[in-house]
Amino acid sequence: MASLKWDPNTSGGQYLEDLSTAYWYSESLFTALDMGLFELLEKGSTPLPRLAKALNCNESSLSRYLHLLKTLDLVDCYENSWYNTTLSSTYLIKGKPLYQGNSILWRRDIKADWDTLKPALEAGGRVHFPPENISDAEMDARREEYITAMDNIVRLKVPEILEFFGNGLKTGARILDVGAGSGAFALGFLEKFQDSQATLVDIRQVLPQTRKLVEKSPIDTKNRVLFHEQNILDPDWQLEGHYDLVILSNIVHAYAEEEISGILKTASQLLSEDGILLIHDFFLDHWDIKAAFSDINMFINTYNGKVFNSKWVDQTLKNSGLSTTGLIPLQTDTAVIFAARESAALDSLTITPVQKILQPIKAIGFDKVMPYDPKDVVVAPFAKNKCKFGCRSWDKKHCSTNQEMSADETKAFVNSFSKALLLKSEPPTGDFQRKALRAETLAFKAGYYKAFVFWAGPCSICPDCDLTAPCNNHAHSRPSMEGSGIDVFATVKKARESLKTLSERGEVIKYYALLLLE
Ligand SMILES: C[S@@+](CC[C@H](N)C(=O)[O-])C[C@H]1O[C@@H](n2cnc3c(N)ncnc32)[C@H](O)[C@@H]1O
Repeated sequence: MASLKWDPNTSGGQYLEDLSTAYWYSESLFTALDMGLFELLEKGSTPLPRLAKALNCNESSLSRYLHLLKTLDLVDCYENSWYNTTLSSTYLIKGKPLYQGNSILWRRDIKADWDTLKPALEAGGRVHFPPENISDAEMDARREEYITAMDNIVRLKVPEILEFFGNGLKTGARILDVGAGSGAFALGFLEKFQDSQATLVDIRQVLPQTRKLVEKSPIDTKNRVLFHEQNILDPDWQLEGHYDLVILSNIVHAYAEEEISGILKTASQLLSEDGILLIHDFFLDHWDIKAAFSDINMFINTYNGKVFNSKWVDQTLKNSGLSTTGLIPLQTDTAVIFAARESAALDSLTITPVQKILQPIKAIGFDKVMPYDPKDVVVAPFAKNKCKFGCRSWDKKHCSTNQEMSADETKAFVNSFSKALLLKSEPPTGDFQRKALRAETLAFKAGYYKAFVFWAGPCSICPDCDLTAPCNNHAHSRPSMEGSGIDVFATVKKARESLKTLSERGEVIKYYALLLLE
């Protein structure tokens, strides 16, 4: 599948075609799930005629559809028998721990809301509401679908988030899960920290569903879970004592600034002296396309929900007297921010220095900041020669830094680092290089004392550089990747980035820098 984030070095027309047919992807998935195809294949690989009979489908039509699903990696075929791929077997079979079916079909069910985007934009808010005559039973069923959809998603996130608690929680820790939904978030902690206990807060209409799901859970929750009915928009949540961990997962996007400031303030008051507030959510400055979609999803579907920039959330937490970690990206479309009354409490979390600097470096103004293994850097003999024989700047002052390391020295130097970040941005060259230097300084201050950046292009950091005079700013000059012998095309390809040779003036130029860390 072509990427749904446009790469300016690829065809714009193809990108638009892919955008307009994006719903073909979802429809194909919805239909297979609805038909129970994956459940059927999970019983064993099945020849087409048997499959067509079981699904009540025309054999040749089904064969074409299966071919499509094969291209989507959802099924596979061997000797005319069809079977589930590992992907489908892991995520699309009811009862499996990572089952995503409820979440996927919930997405299908909110399609009708998306049809109201234009009228909502004209009205300045939501225009699609449940019918007035909807019965309580139907509303309950709908809430259950929603809560189980949230449950599917949060189960994917919890294992990664638990890793931040590698040093454990204190004995007998009290956990408060605010807007708990299915309770899956808190249950993940109860499973890992056997002597902890949790209070699950939600509204009156949802709490019975929460209780039902928690009671079904295989985790030992006996005497460890309290259910607390509370509207968290009230300033007092009627809770006794303080909590060692307060969780707000997918709550910050549920309301606008005023309500969220109030919720964060109340949550912060419930923290114990060394307690930790965990915010898990979408942020506009993490996984930007999905965050922007989620923002519009909130706009269409809620009274005033919205997705925030992490900076706003961070500042609001600080306004409540808390110290924060800033945004820590997850490997998927959401991120976390941790906060505490005392900054020392945050030291108990297992956050790697790289995780801490990813967002601050991106905030310098890079489009992308990608962890990169220095062993993947490709040094090739052609690169230096391409500079030497193909560029007017080779023997000029602003490329002199490139001559200070031979290709072999570059290779040995890069290999002496165990970590790196690939930074992506665009011209002007001087701006890009100044940003690269700021990234290097930020990494240095974060403790990476050997931090070193290779940038792109001839040195352009001094806007008024006299090319005929000796350099008086050598401290700020760095070699370029290409001028040091690095094959930039091959190197970025290993991070699934693409570069192509430009054929016309005005084509978009991409710049990459390599920030080595140790
Ligand atoms: C998007 S779900 C998140 C559920 C869960 N925390 C998760 O991450 O899966 C939002 C939850 O907040 C609850 N909620 C929304 N507004 C609330 C309010 N004013 N008071 C209490 N709970 C609320 C909803 O009922 C729902 O269970």
